[in-house]
Amino acid sequence: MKSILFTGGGSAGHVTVNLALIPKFIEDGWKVDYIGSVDGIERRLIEPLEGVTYHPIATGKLRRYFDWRNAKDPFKVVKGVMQAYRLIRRLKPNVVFSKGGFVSVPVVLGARMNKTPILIHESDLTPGLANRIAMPFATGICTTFPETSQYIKAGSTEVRHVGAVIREEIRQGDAQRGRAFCDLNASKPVLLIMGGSLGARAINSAVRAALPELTRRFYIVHLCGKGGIDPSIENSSYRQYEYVQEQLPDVLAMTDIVITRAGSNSIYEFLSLQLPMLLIPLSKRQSRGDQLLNAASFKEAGYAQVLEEEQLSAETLVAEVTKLYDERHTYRYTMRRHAQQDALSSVYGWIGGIAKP
Ligand SMILES: CC(=O)N[C@H]1[C@@H](OP(=O)(O)OP(=O)(O)OC[C@H]2O[C@@H](n3ccc(=O)[nH]c3=O)[C@H](O)[C@@H]2O)O[C@H](CO)[C@@H](O)[C@@H]1O
Repeated sequence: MKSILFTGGGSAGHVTVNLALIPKFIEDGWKVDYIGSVDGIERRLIEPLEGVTYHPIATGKLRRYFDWRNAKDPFKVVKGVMQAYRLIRRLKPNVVFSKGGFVSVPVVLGARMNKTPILIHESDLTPGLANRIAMPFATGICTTFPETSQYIKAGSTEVRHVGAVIREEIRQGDAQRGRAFCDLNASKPVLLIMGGSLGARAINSAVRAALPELTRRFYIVHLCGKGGIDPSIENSSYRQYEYVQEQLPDVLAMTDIVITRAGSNSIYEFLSLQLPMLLIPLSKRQSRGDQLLNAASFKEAGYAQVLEEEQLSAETLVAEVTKLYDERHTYRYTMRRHAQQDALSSVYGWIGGIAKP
């Protein structure tokens, strides 16, 4: 029996592609293991899956800012590498698939020490820190955006632009089920707000300040992230959830337009469903600036409007949403012409191709 080891975590964005691939490997009779962190979102999303064994290891976060924990973390990373090395030596996977996030670095190093072939996947336009560290040890690198290869240092590792790997169920939603889940009837268009898997405080407060205006025209479904719910709001056209998992495809099926961060997986999911989007990317102050580039690429292609967080207020939000809704047909037309690559099959095939016999 062939066996594959997945890794990746820290945010849902680093797990989504794995969630899309895992069922295919299980279906084809592979043994599937996953190395993630002790308390990251990946544990919550992966551990309950049937057919996957989850192995938690120690992780040190690679922070770009000063924090006393930075002094302790190198020791955790070394511990994580030793744990990953031993696990891989015992599990003997034929191949490792790494989605990035800080938990993936020790796994890639441990796999390299065990001479296990490694395929890396990058969702964002520019590679994240964990993937940049891991790339020299990989057999191949899959990219989502066509522009990404120019940000990867030439070396012996093969880079392929495979496109966005999208979970099959994303396109299998049902609008009626979505409306029943949210308890909304069909009398107004639906505006979905998704502040990234970790929520977005700035977006949440701007939306709430604009609520009276926005709900005059729309039903609002607000995915506000952990701890983001405001129980004091009473508005019959407003529904709030921290995070929606199995019902997300149904919610997407009833959605007309979206306000979102510019996380790569989310925006490609919306593109695949031709949902016009207003992107409010994380700024350079809050991140390495990858979402600004993701957003600029989508704006350039005509798939999205962009509102920078510095300009975000209740007034600008209402103005941008109104414009987006009025121009929705143009956006949909442009998005329909986006050629969808079958990234899921390409990645699946490539993994099979590099797996040790
Ligand atoms: C703060 C941060 O570090 N953000 C990064 C993180 O974002 P984040 O984790 O938000 O990642 P993405 O937007 O790429 O993906 C979020 C995933 O979670 C799913 N989802 C979200 C909300 C919900 O209620 N239910 C649900 O299922 C979405 O459908 C999507 O598949 O990874 C992305 C991909 O590397 C990066 O582009 C982002 O910059």
